[in-house]
Amino acid sequence: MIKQGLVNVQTVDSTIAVELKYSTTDNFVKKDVYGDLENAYLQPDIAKKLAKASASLRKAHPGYRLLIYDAARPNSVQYILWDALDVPLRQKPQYVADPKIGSIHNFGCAVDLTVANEKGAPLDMGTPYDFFGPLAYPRMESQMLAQGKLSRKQLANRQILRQAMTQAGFRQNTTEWWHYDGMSRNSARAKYGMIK
Ligand SMILES: C[C@@H](N)C(=O)N[C@H](C)C(=O)O
Ligand SMILES: [Zn+2]
Repeated sequence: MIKQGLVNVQTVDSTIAVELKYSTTDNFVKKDVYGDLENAYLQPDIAKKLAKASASLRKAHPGYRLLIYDAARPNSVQYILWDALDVPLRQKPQYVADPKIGSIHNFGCAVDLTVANEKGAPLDMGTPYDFFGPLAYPRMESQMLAQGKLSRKQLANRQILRQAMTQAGFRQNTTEWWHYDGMSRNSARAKYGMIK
């Protein structure tokens, strides 16, 4: 990653916590698909943007910090995630980007993350990471709230993350509360090479 120009996010902002889920068996594939990739890498401009989000979060909520679940992801792993996702083919791109096109993660320009409290515990966002269904959709939050499936507290927790991230210039995904893009796929492709 370093050879391709990416930076270890924690060298840019040491207050950001990292727990790469795909480097553990606690993920939807139930396998460590990252091997010795244990650090969160991003393109330098995206890492800088994330440090801005981190500062804004800590100013608004002293004691809270960002907790990264995934950052730069090799395209070879994108194929593994795509194949492992157990939903009908036409629904797959809502949850895992088509590896033939490439995920924004594959260019080091997207990040999956949450907010951790003073004790380092993740806030309750209403679903776990990589919960693939409407309860995790930012675009369905008002309905989920009205139906009593999402609590006001869970929604407020998502908004804490969203406020920090969007203020720093990240774009929220419509089907995953944890996924944020630092730039569009076309811009990422034009500016950076794909991480194979
Ligand atoms: C698989 C999930 N964590 C994720 O990042 N999904 C988006 C859509 C992606 O693969 O780019
Ligand atoms: Zn993601």
